[in-house]
Amino acid sequence: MSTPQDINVRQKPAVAATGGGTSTILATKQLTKNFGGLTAVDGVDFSVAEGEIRCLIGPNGAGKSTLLELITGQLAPSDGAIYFDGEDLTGLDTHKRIDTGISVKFQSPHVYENLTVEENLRVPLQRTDRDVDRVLAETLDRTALSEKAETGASELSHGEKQRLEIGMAVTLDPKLMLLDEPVAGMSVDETDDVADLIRSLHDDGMTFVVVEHDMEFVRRISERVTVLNQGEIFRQGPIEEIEADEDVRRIYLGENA
Ligand SMILES: Nc1ncnc2c1ncn2[C@@H]1O[C@H](COP(=O)(O)OP(=O)(O)OP(=O)(O)O)[C@@H](O)[C@H]1O
Repeated sequence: MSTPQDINVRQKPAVAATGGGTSTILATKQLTKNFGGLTAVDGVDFSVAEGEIRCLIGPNGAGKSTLLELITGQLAPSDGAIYFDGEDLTGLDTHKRIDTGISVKFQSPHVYENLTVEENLRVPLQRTDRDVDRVLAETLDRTALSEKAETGASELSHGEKQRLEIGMAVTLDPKLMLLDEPVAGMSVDETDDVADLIRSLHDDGMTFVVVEHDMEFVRRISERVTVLNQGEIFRQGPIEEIEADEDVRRIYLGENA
């Protein structure tokens, strides 16, 4: 088992693995999750550079959601380790991981239906000492929900709910945002709005790991893509290389391109 000294995530060799001059903010080392006899994540070394948008693609059951849940701490690994921003997260619970700067948004919206948009955005801010009025105004603007601030969340469209939930995560100013299928079930226009929101947060330096099946959306937001298959990293690289890779097309893209 590796110790934190074995891989300093802010230095080489993790930096070299990303191919850029920037530092690595997230690194998993031989991360493994067994469910009984099934190995859902199998010895995965996954690293993400600070400030990048990484998309995680792969067939159903490849282990994408399990990998996200291991990073957030909702699942405990069977083996391996997770390093984030210079810290070993492996033994920390989900709340402590959020305090280190990780936020997550799962596939279906988890907004409070009985509260307004603004009241929803206030919920995560209760546990911070951030300037609430300023953050609220910025977040409403950024998520294009300013005109809906007083609207009940139950009256929002699916796309607006997804943007609201991303906004709730953004109020905490995370360094890393994990998104599980953020545009599933969305119209083209709603998908465009989420892509714009992610790109604008990325322009401000936020790092993303996005699990997604919608390849058009992946093309719009991602520079580098990781392909998972049967719990292992199958390929990694720039989107153009991944889309041109015959083996990737065979196992996955044939159905999703
Ligand atoms: N709690 C669990 N108990 C048992 N098996 C599980 C559990 N969670 C996931 N699995 C299994 O682990 C494997 C990986 O599942 P996972 O949901 O991570 O895949 P995925 O790549 O996210 O798939 P999809 O694209 O369909 O969401 C699957 O075979 C799944 O059935």
